[in-house]
Amino acid sequence: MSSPRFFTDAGIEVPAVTAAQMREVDRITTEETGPNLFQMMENAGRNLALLALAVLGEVWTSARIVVLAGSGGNGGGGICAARHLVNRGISVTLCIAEPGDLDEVPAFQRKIFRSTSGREITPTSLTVEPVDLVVDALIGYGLRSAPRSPVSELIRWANGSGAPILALDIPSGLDATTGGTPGDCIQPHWTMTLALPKTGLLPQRTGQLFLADIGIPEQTYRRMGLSYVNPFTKGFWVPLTCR
Ligand SMILES: NC(=O)C1=CN([C@@H]2O[C@H](COP(=O)(O)OP(=O)(O)OC[C@H]3O[C@@H](n4cnc5c(N)ncnc54)[C@H](O)[C@@H]3O)[C@@H](O)[C@H]2O)[C@H](O)CC1
Ligand SMILES: [K+]
Repeated sequence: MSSPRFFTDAGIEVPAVTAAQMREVDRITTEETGPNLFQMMENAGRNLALLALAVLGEVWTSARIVVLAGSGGNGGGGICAARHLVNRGISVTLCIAEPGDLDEVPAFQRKIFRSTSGREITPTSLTVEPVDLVVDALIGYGLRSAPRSPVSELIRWANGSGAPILALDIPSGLDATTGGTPGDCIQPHWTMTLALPKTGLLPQRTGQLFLADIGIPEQTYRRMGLSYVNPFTKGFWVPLTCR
């Protein structure tokens, strides 16, 4: 099957990349051009918080949001978004799947979150949590196989919660390169993918798809040999349609 192609409302085609290519983009930015991982994760989290507010609409002030976070870069973006939402007086409950395994940058995001009034709960006490919006920041393009416990249980909880799901970068459980689902997979209403769309973001898997800017300079994409035309206008994300 040919790879999906992604376009903005203005008709600009944004090149789709595999997980390996995205990892190379990450390497070039963090090792050569910048921004660093802290900066990109903060940009990802702020965009995610803003999009959560946008999809909630006028009920945002009374919304109860549950953020599900993994231990990697995806989780870090979710923890960052949780802080920005708490800083707007919203009821946010953060649930980190495996808090003891947090990588360095997500752990820093958690450190900052702990200085807010936001709540953090363990996966076991999630069952009775009232929720109006679930933010899925469990796994991004780093999926290695069928999601295992406790992440698999959190995916099932989210899908069964009755609340709409906003997925960060890749719906957790979806293979970012092939679009395959080796096991449990988040069923989002919306997906906000970061920097470039991935070849596995099939429309039947993503819900409404948005592309968020995390501050990567054009030079990085040129070094990848990608034909990149700036897709962003005055905002920091754009809707993408798949053809
Ligand atoms: N330039 C960018 O695109 C940026 C993207 N960001 C975000 O970072 C992730 C990629 O981060 P990484 O740490 O490489 O991987 P993930 O967070 O996607 O996943 C790793 C995480 O998931 C766990 N895991 C993997 N497979 C399984 C499984 N089968 N079952 C359970 N758990 C699994 C693994 O243990 C790790 O904990 C990208 O998607 C973006 O969201 C950066 O924030 C900024 C730059
Ligand atoms: K995710």
